[in-house]
Formats: sequence, structure tokens, C-alpha cells
Amino acid sequence: MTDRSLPVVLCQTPATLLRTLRAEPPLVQCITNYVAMNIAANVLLAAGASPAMVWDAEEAGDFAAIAGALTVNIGTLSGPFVDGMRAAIRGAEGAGRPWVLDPVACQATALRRRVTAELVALEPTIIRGNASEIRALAGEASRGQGVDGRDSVTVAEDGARRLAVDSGAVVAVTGEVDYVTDGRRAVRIEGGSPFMPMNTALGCSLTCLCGAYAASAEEAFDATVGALAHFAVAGRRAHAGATGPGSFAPRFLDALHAVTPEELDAEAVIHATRAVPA
Ligand SMILES: Nc1ncnc2c1ncn2[C@@H]1O[C@H](COP(=O)(O)OP(=O)(O)O)[C@@H](O)[C@H]1O
Ligand SMILES: Cc1ncsc1CCOP(=O)(O)O
Ligand SMILES: [Mg+2]
Repeated sequence: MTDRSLPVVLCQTPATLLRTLRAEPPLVQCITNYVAMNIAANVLLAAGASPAMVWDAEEAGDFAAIAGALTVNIGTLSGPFVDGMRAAIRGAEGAGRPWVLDPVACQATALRRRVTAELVALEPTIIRGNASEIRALAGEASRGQGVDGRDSVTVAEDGARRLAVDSGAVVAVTGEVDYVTDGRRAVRIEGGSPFMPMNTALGCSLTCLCGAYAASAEEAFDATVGALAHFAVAGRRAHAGATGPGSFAPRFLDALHAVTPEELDAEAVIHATRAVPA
């Protein structure tokens, strides 16, 4: 890691968290969309975690109580999904487990705005979205086009800080350079690949990986940084041998699997920054 002030900002480095994740693979309940289910499950398995795409309301609450973490994604929203989300969040909270919200395309329709507002009020541990989604959640103008972000991470940083303070969640804004804040601390993470936004559901998969890291982390901030650093390092490695989004995809899975905890800390480019602007 490149920034000497990081030990002040992070209690547990990405390597520490990845070591624990691989030694005791966490069961992660992922309520995600139909596009992402298979892709995200493979991402979690490659990274070293144990995914379960369980969302029906009849069992979602019971399952959340036995999982290490829950992730909730509104990508292919419908009434039954929302019922499952409510039940799972109740189960996770009852069991004291962290849960992560992915507000896919939350700016796009009245239904998405309403459901996202309800979910944020239920106090997610972590919120992870692209810059357009985070700007919309923060009450700012969003240029998002459906599920795709069209804003820069930089313009979403102020909103992310306010959202973190107002919601109590750690907020991650992803894009070319990622930004993570809890309203007090903030870091930027470099890496990844321009082929990543050309592969559907990688953001959704990253949200699920945030859950995997949060399952055993002492702090949600460190867990979020760990998961994003893992993606950034694997993405940069995979880009090196790829000729386009198609050849990038299998290389990315291989890289998620191959990176060791020591290599993760050595290759991650993480910079601490001021959470409160001067
Ligand atoms: N231009 C880019 N260069 C490098 N990495 C990127 C780029 N755009 C997105 N990523 C990475 O892709 C992953 C998914 O982020 P993003 O595309 O913002 O989410 P979403 O798929 O939800 O819109 C993150 O790890 C992010 O850092
Ligand atoms: C294409 C699409 N349509 C509804 S959900 C979804 C996947 C979005 O995935 P991501 O937000 O990770 O790009
Ligand atoms: Mg997304």
C-alpha cells in the first residue's frame, strides 16, 4: 500500500481481512438481481467466500440469521423481491449481522426511489453504488442511464459524505477511482480496468464481496476498503492480458482467486484523504 497514513485510517488491512476470509469462508446471503446471480456467485467463490442467492420471503429471514452477512440489490425489482428484502433485513438485524445495500438505478423510477428510501431508512451497514446512484441517494442531480453510471466519482464525493453521516452507513462510490467514506474517514482506491464497466454485474458482484469482507471484519470501513482493493488489484492484473471485455472476464475471476493476502497489500493503491473538506 502506498500511503503511510493508512495505518491511522485502517484498523485491519485488506491482507488481514482476506486471510481470515480464506481461512473461514463466510456464508454470504445475496439478494441480488437475475442478471447478477450467477456472476456474483462465481466472484465470491473465486475470492474465497461461500455465496447463497436466497431471497424468498418465506425463508429469507431464517437464512439471514445463519449467514455471516446479507447483501441487498434492487436491480430487477418486484414486489416479491421487496418482501424478501424486508424479511432478510429483519433476520440479519436480529442476528447482529452486517448488511450491504446496492441501489441499482435508484434514480430511474418512482418505485426504485421509494424502495431505496425505505431500505436506507433500515440502516444498512454499507451502501455501494456507482457515482450516479450515490448522487441520487444524496438528493443531487444524477446523470445515470438506467443501471449505468454517467457521473464522475469526484462529483459524488460530497454527497457520499453527507449520505454516510445521515444514514450511518459506510458509503462506497465506484468508478475509475473508487471513494470510500464513513463521514469521518475517507480513502480513494486506484486500479481496476476500463473493461470492468463493460462486464455486466461486476458492481453487483462487488457489493456481494463487500458482504463477504464485512462478515468477519471489526469495522465496516475496513471491510469496504478490503473488498474494493481486492477488485482493483484483480482488475488491474486481468487487464494486463486482456484484449477486450470478453477475454477480461475469465482473467478477472482467475485474478480474484490467485491474489494472495500479501500481494493484495503490496499491490493495492489506497490513499487516505480528508473526509471533511478544508
Ligand atoms: N473506468 C474504470 N476503470 C477502472 N475500474 C473501473 C472503471 N469503471 C468501473 N471500475 C470498477 O468496476 C467495478 C464496478 O464499479 P461500477 O462500474 O462503478 O459499478 P456498477 O457496475 O454498479 O455501475 C469497481 O471495482 C470499479 O472500481
Ligand atoms: C443490466 C441490469 N439490468 C438490471 S440489473 C442489471 C445488472 C447491473 O449490474 P451492475 O450494476 O453491476 O452493472
Ligand atoms: Mg450497479
